[in-house]
Amino acid sequence: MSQTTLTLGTRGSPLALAQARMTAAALEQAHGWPAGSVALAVVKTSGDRIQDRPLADIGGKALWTKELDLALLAGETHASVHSMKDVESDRPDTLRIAAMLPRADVRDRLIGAGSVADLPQGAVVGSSSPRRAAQLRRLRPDLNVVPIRGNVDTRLAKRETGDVDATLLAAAGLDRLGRGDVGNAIPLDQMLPAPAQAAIGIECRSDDAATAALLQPIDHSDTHAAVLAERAFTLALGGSCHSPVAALAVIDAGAVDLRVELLSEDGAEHLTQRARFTVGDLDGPAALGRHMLADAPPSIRRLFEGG
Ligand SMILES: NCc1[nH]cc(CCC(=O)O)c1CC(=O)O
Repeated sequence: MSQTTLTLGTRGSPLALAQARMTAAALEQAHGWPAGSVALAVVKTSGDRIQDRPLADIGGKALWTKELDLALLAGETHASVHSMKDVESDRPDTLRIAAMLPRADVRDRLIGAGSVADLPQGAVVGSSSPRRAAQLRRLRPDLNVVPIRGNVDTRLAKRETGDVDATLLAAAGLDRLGRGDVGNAIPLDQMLPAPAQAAIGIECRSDDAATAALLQPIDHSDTHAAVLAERAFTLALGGSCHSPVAALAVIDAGAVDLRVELLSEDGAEHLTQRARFTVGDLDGPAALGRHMLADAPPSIRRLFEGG
């Protein structure tokens, strides 16, 4: 047995484990450590335990991180591996995202039809994401979007057994699970992703400079800068996971190209903006968020209040 150099906390879902293994392999490779030097500690989160209610109703994104944070702060792990999409924008000062892996395919995939336009009239689409539901309703007001929970395999099974006609999943998750064959990518001009979709973040204690230094070599700076811009925009909105918001930043010619969308629940109202910012400027994206919200119709603004 090789000696453990670092212990990474992870959730136990197949996707979380795949992402934690990718992170471990990236660290071993970057440092020339023997395979197995980076250990995984599986931590069960409230989000994993509670499967019968929509996440937005029972406490939101903190349910995916709380137990991982406690293990990290207690010194049981050196770092936690997260899907950045599931990490609230407002993190405790005691923790910091020290690295992000290169971002994967940011798009959503539709499973059950070749395209959104191809879905039959009145089709039942399973999604508990307020963003995906609102975006679908905007494109196709006839669709019946119903809640669906569970991990990727559970959701695919619910479609196969006919509980729903179609469902949506992030391309990144499907690809990382070796299910790149499943579904059809929805073009970005039809469906902009959730803020931080397809990005994996590795978080350590703010006071643990030694671990931060070990994580630094696997940090992908373009992904990190893009996701920070998306999160600055989202944080300024003050929303929650009830809030239909999409954001995608791309580093282009040395600048951040940020596209964003806010929607009403029924998709009847939607606001989009596209703006360029200097890399590392988080005040610009935040100001964009505040201004959009100030000008938004009440059907959108109320979804971001008290989040
Ligand atoms: N909310 C669950 C979740 N968190 C991250 C991913 C996919 C991978 C990613 O976006 O990084 C998924 C599943 C999905 O939305 O299809």
